[in-house]
Amino acid sequence: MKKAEVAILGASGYTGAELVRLLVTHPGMRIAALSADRKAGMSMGEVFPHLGHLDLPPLQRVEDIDFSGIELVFVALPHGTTQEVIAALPRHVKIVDLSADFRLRDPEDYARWYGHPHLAPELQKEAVYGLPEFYREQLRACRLAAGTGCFVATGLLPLVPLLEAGVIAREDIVIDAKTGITGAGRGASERKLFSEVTEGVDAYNIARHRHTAEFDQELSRAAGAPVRVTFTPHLLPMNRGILATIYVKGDAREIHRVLDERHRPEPFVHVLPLGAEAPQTRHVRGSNLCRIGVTADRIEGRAIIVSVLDNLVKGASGQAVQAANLMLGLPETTGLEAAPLFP
Ligand SMILES: NC(=O)C1=CN([C@@H]2O[C@H](COP(=O)(O)OP(=O)(O)OC[C@H]3O[C@@H](n4cnc5c(N)ncnc54)[C@H](OP(=O)(O)O)[C@@H]3O)[C@@H](O)[C@H]2O)C=CC1
Ligand SMILES: CC(=O)N[C@@H](CCC(=O)OP(=O)(O)O)C(=O)O
Repeated sequence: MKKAEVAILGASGYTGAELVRLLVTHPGMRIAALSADRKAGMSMGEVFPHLGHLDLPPLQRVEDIDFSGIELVFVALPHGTTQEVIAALPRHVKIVDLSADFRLRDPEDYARWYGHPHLAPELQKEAVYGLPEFYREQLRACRLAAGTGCFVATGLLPLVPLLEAGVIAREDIVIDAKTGITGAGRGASERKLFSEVTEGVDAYNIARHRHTAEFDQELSRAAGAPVRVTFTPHLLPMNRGILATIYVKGDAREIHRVLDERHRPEPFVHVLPLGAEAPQTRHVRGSNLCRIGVTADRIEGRAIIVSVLDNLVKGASGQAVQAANLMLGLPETTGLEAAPLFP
């Protein structure tokens, strides 16, 4: 198989390193360039010793990369800085963006949730929302894919089919989500100190987390009518993983039937038997899988859904490789079939 030449911008970050891990054995893509900011000039092995045995290009500044032979670029940069970088890329390159910059279709929504006007509104119009399970055909044909937020992927995989089928109420959807610390990236901050994360749990950005806008956008589209969710993220002392406990109004049997039918052909979504023991973050660690469990609540007419994924894989870099496979005309599962790492 002739390999497509790809670049990873932001390779010295967590999702960048995860992209490298997934792509070094990918039979259809070859890493031709890597970028960093503060760490430009270093080798990947100096930044990430666990990748030090690999033959990888040096970390360069974005502006020093020669994009002429590059077919696809993964952009793993902080949101806000990404849109100008992407706007400056040559038109021949396809782009999979992992940041939040191109996810919200309405520029006013973007300005409201991100606090400044979008700097590349024309490009935003051509972006396709990057979750392959719901945008597969559009991704095959697009130039720019906007990867889903990690919490949002965890919630959309169960909720979109249910709203499309009309088996849950549009009102009163509550998404209570727990995340590991790698979700916040590798940059240093007080919030991420061991002493401030270990031996505790905290709820943050209550009723104002920016992923709420993404949930509302995609769930309203699925329902064909406005949906507004309650979403509360929590930070737990673990490295990887997201677990969302989702409370909905609807019949658990119907909910399970719809999810089982809809996701049965999906290679990366695994719906457990109704009422089975709930999936755990350690059942998906290091894999591109999302596992979903459904249980009837003791209160009639309510159901509890538990959805788990690895934020760095299905929540970011694995999802990005899945989208890139589609954009490059490769089998969608290429390079993504590794089983989870347990325990
Ligand atoms: N972590 C996760 O679980 C998820 C992350 N995402 C999104 O993916 C993107 C990357 O996340 P993550 O890997 O965690 O972030 P990190 O903070 O770990 O890495 C950020 C990367 O961007 C580089 N960088 C920072 N500022 C600039 C700049 N001004 N110009 C050029 N390069 C810059 C850094 O270089 P250097 O280190 O050399 O300074 C580093 O390589 C973010 O937008 C994030 O929101 C999406 C889903 C999940
Ligand atoms: C622990 C932690 O801080 N998590 C991040 C998740 C960010 C993420 O991955 O989503 P984006 O791609 O939209 O940045 C947060 O809550 O903002």
